[in-house]
Amino acid sequence: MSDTSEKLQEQVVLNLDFAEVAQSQHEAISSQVTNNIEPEDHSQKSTNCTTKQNKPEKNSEASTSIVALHSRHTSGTNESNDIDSKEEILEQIDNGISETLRDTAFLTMSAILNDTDHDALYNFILSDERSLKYILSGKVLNLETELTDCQKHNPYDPEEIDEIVDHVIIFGVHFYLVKWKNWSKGFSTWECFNEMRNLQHLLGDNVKDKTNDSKHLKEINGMHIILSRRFVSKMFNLFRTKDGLALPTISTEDLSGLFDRINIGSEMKQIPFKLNLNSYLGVISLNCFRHLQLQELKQWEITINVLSNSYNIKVENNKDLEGPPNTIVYTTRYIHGENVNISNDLAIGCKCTCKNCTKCCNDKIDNSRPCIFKDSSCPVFECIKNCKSTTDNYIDVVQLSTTLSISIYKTEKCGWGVKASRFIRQGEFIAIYTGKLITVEESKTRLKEDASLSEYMWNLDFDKRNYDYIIDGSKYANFTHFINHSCKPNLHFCTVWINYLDKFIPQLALFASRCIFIGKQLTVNYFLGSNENKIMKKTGIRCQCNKKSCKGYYF
Ligand SMILES: C[S@@+](CC[C@H](N)C(=O)[O-])C[C@H]1O[C@@H](n2cnc3c(N)ncnc32)[C@H](O)[C@@H]1O
Repeated sequence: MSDTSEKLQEQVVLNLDFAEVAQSQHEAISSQVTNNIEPEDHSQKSTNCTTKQNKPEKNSEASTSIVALHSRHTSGTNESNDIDSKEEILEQIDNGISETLRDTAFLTMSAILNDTDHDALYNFILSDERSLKYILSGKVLNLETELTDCQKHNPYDPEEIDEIVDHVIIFGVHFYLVKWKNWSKGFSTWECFNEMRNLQHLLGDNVKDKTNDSKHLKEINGMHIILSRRFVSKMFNLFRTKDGLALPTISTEDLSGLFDRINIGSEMKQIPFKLNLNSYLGVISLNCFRHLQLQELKQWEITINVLSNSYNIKVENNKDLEGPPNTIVYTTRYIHGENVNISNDLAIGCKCTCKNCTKCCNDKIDNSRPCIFKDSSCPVFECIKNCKSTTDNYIDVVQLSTTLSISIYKTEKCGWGVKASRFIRQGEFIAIYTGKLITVEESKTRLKEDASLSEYMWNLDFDKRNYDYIIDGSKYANFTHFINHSCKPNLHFCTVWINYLDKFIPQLALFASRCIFIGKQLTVNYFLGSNENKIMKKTGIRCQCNKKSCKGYYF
């Protein structure tokens, strides 16, 4: 997202924001689309104005990630002839677009399309002169959107803004990715400059300079598609099935038929056809984006499965168009940070070969507690390579490879989460929480820079008091990175010593604290301290675990 100008090169806008078209119209259109029936007149239903997708809503729809779709305009033959008129049209659009865009939250796709990736209909839009003209003429844009009083008087409180993380210009309109105080990065939202006008000191001088810089407009010459978050969300809700999504399909004949009709008859008569055309274009684009999204999700799924040995991990997003959460470096073991020196010596190992021994390796560490891995309060000592144990008394719950099937999926309100894809027994080992092994000092430095990292940091406190090291799972991590918080969790952590016999470096293993049925989300308690509700209410993050016993906030 950093090099905006490059991204906007060779792009024009196809604004498919028809959020103002009522849901009933989608339903009607969808059924017409799938059944190939002539569309009805829906003009009466299209008068609602675009609702402001305001600053969070932090708890719903997760993050409003804006990611740019780059696609090369492939019409070829008439591109050079069109340049002047396109620029004219773009100018016209730009005159009105800042008014329009400021009330719409946008979600655009992250993908660099090469020609072969387009589906036939998408290619049709790109190559068909009529569709292109229609799109370019900006008729899809609702330039007359009236702001409600509430929308007019809704300046952002600078105090709530933690950081402006990124900045893009779409048709001369500035969008800022805002990280909100006390909200993790996952809830950062894109906001329009108009809304942020009073906060120029936060936006920085270079951003102010760009605001009046009309040369950015000239860089737009291609196809840039923007789907409103609201539209995507509506479509996903409408067409979600038990196994995923079944978006409707549209044929080139449907589209041609509509193009044939949009300029026939009085202005009034043309309206319903234009509205339906908007919907069709939206659906076609959505199908194309969905196709790309599924490819990306699959690709990441394959990568992490290769790295995860015996785990069977699915990656699903049936909530929105976000691609895989591949910002982490997937690792199934600890990565050692700077100043963490670990001896690889495995000098000791238990000599005991008796059956049902409960001590074994326990004896070798200055600790006589028995090994009860179902109880979170007790540490587990597993046998190591040097142990003489036989298969009868070898303790290797965590080392034994598990055949767990889980899914990393987009949840309703908490971003990505993890759910069970098979029944999980109480006490079953789930996974090691992996990440970078850092010193306590290092963690303090990191937290000073970014307090939200605390959600990914776990102390290696084998007795809840003493610890020298922290596991930071924010960058290097396995699927446990995506496990969300619940006030009534179904997983608990357990410290397990395997090959590192340094008592300060146990493995943090997650076990099921009760039976977990297929489809249920796996959760832990991020905040183990109990009587700090008052502090949490002031500084904490609103909890969305939906449990009766929910404390309302965590951290
Ligand atoms: C360790 S991450 C978990 C993975 C995360 N959901 C994601 O999409 O990457 C913690 C973040 O998940 C979200 N989260 C986890 N549990 C939550 C809860 N109970 N209520 C609200 N948000 C939650 C918050 O955004 C939090 O900052």
